[in-house]
Amino acid sequence: MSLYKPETVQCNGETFSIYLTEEELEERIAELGKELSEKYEGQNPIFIGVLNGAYIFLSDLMRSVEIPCEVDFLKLSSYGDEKVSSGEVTDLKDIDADIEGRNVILVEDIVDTGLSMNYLLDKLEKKNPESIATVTLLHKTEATHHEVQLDYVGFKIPTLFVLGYGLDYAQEGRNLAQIYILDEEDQENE
Ligand SMILES: O=P(O)(O)OC[C@H]1O[C@H](OP(=O)(O)OP(=O)(O)O)[C@H](O)[C@@H]1O
Ligand SMILES: Nc1nc2[nH]cnc2c(=O)[nH]1
Repeated sequence: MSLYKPETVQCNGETFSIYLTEEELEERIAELGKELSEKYEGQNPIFIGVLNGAYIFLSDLMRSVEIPCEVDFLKLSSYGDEKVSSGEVTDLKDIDADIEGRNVILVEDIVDTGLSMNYLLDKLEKKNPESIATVTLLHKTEATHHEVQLDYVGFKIPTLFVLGYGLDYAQEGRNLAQIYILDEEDQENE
């Protein structure tokens, strides 16, 4: 059970309000876990989580999957401490597993511009997996301008900055139990 779920959050002087509750997250993640369990029965898929943001989602998603599976992580960064993408992806850690011939499930917390997911798919395809499916908890549909393959999407969300459940603002807020959204007024005033 998670305890850190205030009504509003102040982070770096800006106000965020609840957007997705713990219950809504749990319910949708259970549905995704069920879909993946059915699709990957007998295939021992490997989940690849994208650090840092996806670590909480990946942990809950994997525990809602009821088939044998494995996990590995890679790490990249493109936002730094900002709310907008730098437009460049920095590779910080590669996976250790050999994924040649494996069924890969790539797990992101959020697809915004699509730059990171586009980059990741390119990078992992070069390692000759049998298949790659993508899962993202959140998709900012109207902000995505890079071509991306999205197979499983938790929630489609508007083009507003979000926080919590693994997602940070200048490294803060990852331990919030729910997803919070920047008040639209604050976003418009920037
Ligand atoms: O679709 P995009 O515009 O590329 O944005 C999505 C990326 O942004 C976040 O990573 P970030 O660079 O903030 O690193 P973090 O996960 O360590 O917070 C998130 O985890 C995705 O990887
Ligand atoms: N925390 C956070 N990270 C992001 N990376 C890309 N979009 C977002 C967002 O809205 N919030």
